Amino acid sequence: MEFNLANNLHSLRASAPLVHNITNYVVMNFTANALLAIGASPVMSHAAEEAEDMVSIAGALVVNIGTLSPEWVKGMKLAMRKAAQTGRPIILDPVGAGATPYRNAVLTELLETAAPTIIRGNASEIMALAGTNIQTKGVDSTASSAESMEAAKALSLKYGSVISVSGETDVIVSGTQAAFVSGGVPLMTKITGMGCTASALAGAFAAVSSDPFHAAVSAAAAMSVCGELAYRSAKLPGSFQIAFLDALADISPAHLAELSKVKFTSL
Ligand SMILES: Nc1ncnc2c1ncn2[C@@H]1O[C@H](COP(=O)(O)OP(=O)(O)O)[C@@H](O)[C@H]1O
Ligand SMILES: Cc1ncsc1CCOP(=O)(O)O
Ligand SMILES: [Mg+2]
Repeated sequence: MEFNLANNLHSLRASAPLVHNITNYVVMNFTANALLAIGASPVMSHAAEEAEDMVSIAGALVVNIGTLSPEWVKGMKLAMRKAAQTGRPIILDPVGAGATPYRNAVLTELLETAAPTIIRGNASEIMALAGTNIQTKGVDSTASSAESMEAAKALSLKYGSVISVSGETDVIVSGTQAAFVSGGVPLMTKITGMGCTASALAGAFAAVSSDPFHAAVSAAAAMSVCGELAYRSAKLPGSFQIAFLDALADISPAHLAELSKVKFTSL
């Protein structure tokens, strides 16, 4: 199937999929607003008691381990198992992978529970997940996406997942195919939750697409283009956040496709 970014955004807006997010306290509000702005319908819910019911009415599940605790992990596992059983895409954001042994142990448990459709993280998180000996600086990357290529490929083959690594250039790997998405602005690293937003948008695109590789590329391209558009009017972090949400809401499918910088290759 040919990659068609304009169609992918059009489909997202036409069906406004419900995206079930089990995500961290830091970014809940921003990512819910980003999902609404692009045209999806967010719900943030982490209680184990309703995890299976909630995922059963959603188009995709986004699991983000940013502010973990054992009670939340129970909900994550129940939701992931149910999503896998019912054929719903699962997006895993391994926030802070490689920062502490607890995070690494929880990620191992989650990956044993169900293979994610898409894993979206920064370069150190993806390298840590693949077993590279790397220390993530809390939630921030200490490596570039280019350095994570081998790790991304290994992870993709191991779990059958699409691996989306963010950075100056986003690298998306699915088996032996890869895409490079350039653009965006460095200011995006100075706002908390930009990576989490990339993962949430991957959930929205995956909910309306039969091709998770194209969904991950679409999300990365939407992030980069809207980051650039926001920077035209907002050069400081506070106003940039708002301008970014406005860009997500304002961009037309055709304009997104026109401004995106995506290159496909085989590995
Ligand atoms: N140096 C950069 N230049 C342009 N865009 C960037 C840069 N670094 C990150 N981005 C963009 O910012 C978003 C968040 O990426 P990143 O900071 O790697 O994630 P995280 O917040 O999970 O660490 C992505 O859309 C990515 O493309
Ligand atoms: C700062 C912080 N601490 C725990 S989760 C979180 C948010 C991380 O968001 P992102 O990975 O999108 O920068
Ligand atoms: Mg992150």
